[in-house]
Amino acid sequence: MPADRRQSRIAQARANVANDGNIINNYHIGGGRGGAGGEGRNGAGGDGGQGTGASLGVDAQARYLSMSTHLHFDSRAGDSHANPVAAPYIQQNIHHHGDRGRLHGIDILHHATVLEAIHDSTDSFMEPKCHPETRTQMLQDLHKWALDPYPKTTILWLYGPAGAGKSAIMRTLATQLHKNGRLGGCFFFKRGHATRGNAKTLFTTVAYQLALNIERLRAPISQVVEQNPSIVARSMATQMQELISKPCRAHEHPDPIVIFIDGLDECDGSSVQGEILHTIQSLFLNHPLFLRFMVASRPEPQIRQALNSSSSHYCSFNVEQSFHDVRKYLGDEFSRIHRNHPTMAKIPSPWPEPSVLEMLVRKSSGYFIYASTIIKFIGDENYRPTVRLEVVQNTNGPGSESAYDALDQLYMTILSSAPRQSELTPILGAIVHFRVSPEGIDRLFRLAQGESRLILWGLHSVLSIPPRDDEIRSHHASFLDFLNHPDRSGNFYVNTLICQIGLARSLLQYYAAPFQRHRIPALSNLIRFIVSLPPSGGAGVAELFPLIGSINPDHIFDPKRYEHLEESKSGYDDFKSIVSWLKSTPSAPRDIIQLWEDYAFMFSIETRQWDLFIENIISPNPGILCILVSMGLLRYKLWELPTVLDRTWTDLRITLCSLRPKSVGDAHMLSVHQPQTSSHWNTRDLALQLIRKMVKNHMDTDGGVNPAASRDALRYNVLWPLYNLEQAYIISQYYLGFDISYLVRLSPPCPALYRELWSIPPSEIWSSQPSSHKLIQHVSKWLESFPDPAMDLITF
Ligand SMILES: Nc1ncnc2c1ncn2[C@@H]1O[C@H](COP(=O)(O)OP(=O)(O)OP(=O)(O)O)[C@@H](O)[C@H]1O
Repeated sequence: MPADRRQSRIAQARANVANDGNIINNYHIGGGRGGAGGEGRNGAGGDGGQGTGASLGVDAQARYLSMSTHLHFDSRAGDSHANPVAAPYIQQNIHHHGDRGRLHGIDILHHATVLEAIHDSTDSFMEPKCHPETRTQMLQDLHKWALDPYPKTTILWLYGPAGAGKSAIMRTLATQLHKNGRLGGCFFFKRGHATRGNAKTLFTTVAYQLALNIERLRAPISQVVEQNPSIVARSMATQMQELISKPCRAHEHPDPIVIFIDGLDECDGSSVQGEILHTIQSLFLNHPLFLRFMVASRPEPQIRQALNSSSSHYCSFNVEQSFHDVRKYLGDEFSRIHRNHPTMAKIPSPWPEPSVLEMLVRKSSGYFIYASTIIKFIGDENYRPTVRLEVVQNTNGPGSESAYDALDQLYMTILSSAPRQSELTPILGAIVHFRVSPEGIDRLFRLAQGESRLILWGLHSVLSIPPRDDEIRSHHASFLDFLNHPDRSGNFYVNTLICQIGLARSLLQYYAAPFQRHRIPALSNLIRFIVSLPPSGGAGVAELFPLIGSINPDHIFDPKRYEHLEESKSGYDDFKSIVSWLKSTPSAPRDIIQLWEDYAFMFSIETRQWDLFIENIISPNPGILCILVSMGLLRYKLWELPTVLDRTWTDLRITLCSLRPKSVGDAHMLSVHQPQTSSHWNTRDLALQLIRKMVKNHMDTDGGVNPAASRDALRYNVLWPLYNLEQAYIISQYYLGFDISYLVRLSPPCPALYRELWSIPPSEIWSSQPSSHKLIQHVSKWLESFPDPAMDLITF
């Protein structure tokens, strides 16, 4: 049953992140080993993650190791088949040297080695490797770096999102370099694994492999351990120094030798991860050495920080998406299934059809985890591949959740290990439904600045979280599918009605507040989101009505929303859709519906129906004419009118909507007649109003010294944030100058207006050249229209 499945998956994910050292991470295809204790290869094996000596004091451990060395020596041959790396060397020494004493060091080291962490350990056939002809360029580039005798940096960080294919690349490359004799050693971490999930034996495992792989290092490394067996339980820094640095410096190798550390983020403890990096970096400080370290991890911020905090340089390599490689992999794997599966004999080629293959490639987002998950599902011998392919194609259909078991386990484990889960789901909802930046999320949920980055700290492997105020994206489309599917994402499902209402409420509260130009979901997207809520959503939906009624019209008529024609069309659709959604919602209050119908009408004036309007007004009152002149003649945007005309939105709405036809967009319903002759007088009145405004701005700001006192300046500053307040003030006065000049020119001769013009301070006239030029030009022309023009004055 889906509910059961969900619960068990959640429980499993929880168990995976439980901090008890016994956790399992089995999303890797083929399942993981690990689990409680018993897998441990080293001396203290089976103790649930306590590698050699972790629980013993150093001296006690040294004694223990020394004892176990003797005990184990005689059983070496029996043990060697489980240790393919060590066996040849040990047997060779037994037969040819017959000198048991010389084996002590390496034998002790062997006990402090996690053989499972090596690239070709016995169970590594289950671990990911690159499919033939995939990642070819990347492998070539990495190969080149690894073997470059004079690389710019000796540490390479290979990073990429969860399931990108880092481990596959590391294992494939390690195998190649091993063949060339250039592999120093490897450690493949595995989250939650008893011995591979921590760093207790990291450097002893590496030193052990160095001793086996590089002949000239065998004796020196062995001697170090022999002389000081407690070294296997010493700090990372000491082990690095004694087991790796000193022997390597004393016995230089002519060719570069590479050490691979994969899945650093899977090593228990972020401070330990940092310590590993610092230990590696310290190896190279001021000393060139033939060793190279290739470290792979998810792009976790703490790892990036640790790398950047040292003066030692590193280069980084991003495991990017590759649609081409995924296509190749899927194509080959489908052919294999088609060829080998007993039920496929009669299915014509190509199977699946190219369009289906392409769809799957697209859904993979160019990463392998999705591709390998569905191949495992479709290729299952117990089912018909054709049926299973249909299940995969129909993402929301029955049984589809089981298609993504491995993928879902991966996502569950990542989400379940995030520290502040109750705060996570609403944020994930915002990411799924809107294009939001971390800063937008802070504003939206009223979090302290930077808080959402902290909440999302553990999700860098599934989300691309940009360093600046930019949009958060999912690395895989499949992660968004997962969050949108209740049976897959369980508690993290983002589309419960409660989550949706909560998200809508936060957004509406943001839009009810004073206008700010910030990167947060666009109002159109919010409207689309709201109208997608079920009208029968009961009390939850009803709770939104007052908020829908209090959206600040500054946002609604923000000109950025409809800069382009298509936007204005879709803006108009927004109004229509919200009005019809409100009407279809049984409990929607009448006045909210009316309000949005009014907004729709105002928007139609703003964007489409202006010309029709001015010709047809029968008996406009001065209020209406003032608005119409401002919008039509002076080209003010509706958005600017509250400031320009000193009117409230409610006032503007009531005035404008007194002309509203019975149904929006129906021109024939307008109350119409020819324009009145008094419009000249209105241009004069408006000119007077604007002159006073200009003068008032001047006085309020102490002659421009204090631009923050000008409402116009503040507004322009919001509209064009590139300008500072002082510039915004100058611009606002500049535009006023332009408008006044046109209005004066259109006005009949009028002594009052003439006198008012003299009240404009000369500094305002001269501060903006082009508009002052226009003003002077138009005023002198206007003076000529006086019945008895004073030529002296005009000349002046
Ligand atoms: N080049 C490839 N060819 C075929 N399969 C691949 C390739 N790369 C990755 N895969 C498959 O994709 C899955 C994820 O790969 P892998 O474990 O290497 O990713 P990762 O980046 O190391 O993931 P994580 O960050 O979770 O450790 C595995 O099942 C692996 O077999």
